[in-house]
Amino acid sequence: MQKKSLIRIGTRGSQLALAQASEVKARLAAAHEELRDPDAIEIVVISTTGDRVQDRPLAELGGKGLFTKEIEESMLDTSIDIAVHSMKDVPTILPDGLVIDCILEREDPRDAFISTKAAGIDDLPAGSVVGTSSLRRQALILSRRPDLTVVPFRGNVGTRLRKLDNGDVDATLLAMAGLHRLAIEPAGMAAIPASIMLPAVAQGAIGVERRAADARIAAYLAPLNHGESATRVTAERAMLAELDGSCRTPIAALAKLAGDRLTLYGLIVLPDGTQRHDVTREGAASDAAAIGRAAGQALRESAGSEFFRILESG
Ligand SMILES: NCc1[nH]cc(CCC(=O)O)c1CC(=O)O
Repeated sequence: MQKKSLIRIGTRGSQLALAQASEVKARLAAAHEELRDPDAIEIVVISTTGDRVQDRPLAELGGKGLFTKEIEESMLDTSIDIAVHSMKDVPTILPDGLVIDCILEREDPRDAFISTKAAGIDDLPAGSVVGTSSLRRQALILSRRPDLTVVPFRGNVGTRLRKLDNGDVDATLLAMAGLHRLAIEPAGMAAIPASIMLPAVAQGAIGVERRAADARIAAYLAPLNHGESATRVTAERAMLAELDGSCRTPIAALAKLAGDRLTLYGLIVLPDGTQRHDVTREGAASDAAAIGRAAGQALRESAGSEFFRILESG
């Protein structure tokens, strides 16, 4: 008879999601003797709306939590115990009864520029074509290089790199963290400095979600939480929450920590790159959430209602 596992991890089936779930499994086993038994932790693959819709840009689907809804339902009905997420894909408001209080040490938050034709965005020949379906990446590319053409680009990492090889586009952008976790280093890859392309909120951070009332699971997860990464993600997500009314907004944020001082850089930009607002806020790390909210409010004010009207009509 098969032994019942102690922890069931729910995850999407993409290679990146599976790599992240395996990482959490390995860290749990390293932290707890009883989880080293090969049957102690089970990985359960769950298909989400975001995985099933491959033919349209995600922003067009409009909804939040396209990669999380089905997984969260499985946690609430107790068919799984925890869910491993890229925090970048997790909506700021979680369903009642679920919490994320475990953030692993963050990977490189930056975007990768991938092209064999140029070393970076600034070096691309005029009129070059860049493939990305991220509104944020599109907007930031166009705000810096209005002469470039951005075309939608979906599919998993392998598919995108193949399209790049085929010459469908001159360059593409992906998260450094995803490439690292998959141990892929494409030819012509270079990290884009955050000063040129500010990352998405929480990019590079993995979070583990659980039932709020499940003290057994909370105790297992506690040693996996990385305090500094959690503080940075808290500030960035508080900024996002303040702006969330408009989920199609290209938003970017990155918090940095120096000792107990936190600096948060944030921006919002129109999808065509023609209008952009930046903010920097600094304060005590213990005020991470308040710093994030203040940054969000400042962006809301500097952008003004006209910015959001253009966005909504866009
Ligand atoms: N939206 C898909 C997604 N969600 C998280 C990552 C990368 C890993 C991370 O940010 O932690 C990616 C792929 C990408 O943007 O290249």
